Amino acid sequence: MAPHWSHLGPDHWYKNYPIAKGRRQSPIEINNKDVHYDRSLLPWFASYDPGAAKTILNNGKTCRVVFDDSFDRSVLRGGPLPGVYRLRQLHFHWGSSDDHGSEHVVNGVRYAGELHLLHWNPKYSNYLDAVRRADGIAVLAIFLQVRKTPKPEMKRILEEINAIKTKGKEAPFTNFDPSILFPKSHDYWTYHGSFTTPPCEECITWIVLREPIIVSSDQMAKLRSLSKNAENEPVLPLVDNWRPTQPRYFRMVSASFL
Ligand SMILES: COc1ccc(C[C@H]2SC(=S)NC2=O)c(OC)c1
Ligand SMILES: [Zn+2]
Repeated sequence: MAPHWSHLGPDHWYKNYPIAKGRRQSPIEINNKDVHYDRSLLPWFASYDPGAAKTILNNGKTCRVVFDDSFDRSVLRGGPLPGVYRLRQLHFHWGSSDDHGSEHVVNGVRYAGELHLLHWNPKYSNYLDAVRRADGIAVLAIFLQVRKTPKPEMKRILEEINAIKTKGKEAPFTNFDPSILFPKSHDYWTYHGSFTTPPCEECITWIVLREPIIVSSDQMAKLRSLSKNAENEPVLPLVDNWRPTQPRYFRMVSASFL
């Protein structure tokens, strides 16, 4: 059963999730004029165990890879984070064409897509407790930029798409270290925000990488070949699963680079 909010657009979410109109919502526009360079920001580090990868699934909203997060097996640390955060899952946001699809927008630039690697703070007893805490979740966000050259490291994920075409489909997905997807530069912006879908909890320390990863138009088309409907239901293409940018209000966006 699709989440009951899924048929209503983002402007309606606040009716069931008042926090959707909160002061710390995501995504936001990142504009140089509002960004503050913070030279005290540390570099971030991901130490992921390829053996932690478990399955890939289509939940009708995105393509998600889930990882074993029963101990500090694959972790993100450093940057703005107070300690290690456990990798729980990664997923994507994309558009109906290459000229849009990312959630964050940088100096007016929309990218074709955005990869989210979602981690939770193990100082809390479990993930669901962490989503209720301001420092509970850390998301590493990486833009997908379309150029002529495909990103070979995306092949593994895109090869599985045929096995998870419709909502609810899941396939084993093992021996995968997501850090092979990272761009060269670790430069990032960071700010406090929220989940970009209901329940829109304001529990996320965002780490948004400045350097996009380059994918091909065919690779984006592969993501767009996913369906949001279940098998033997009318075909509904899974596209435009991004939330529009939200007001920044009085939040500081810090940059790790000048
Ligand atoms: C409370 O549980 C949730 C709620 C929403 C999402 C998905 C959202 S959050 C994000 S960032 N991007 C997305 O698409 C979850 O993803 C793990 C988990
Ligand atoms: Zn996301």
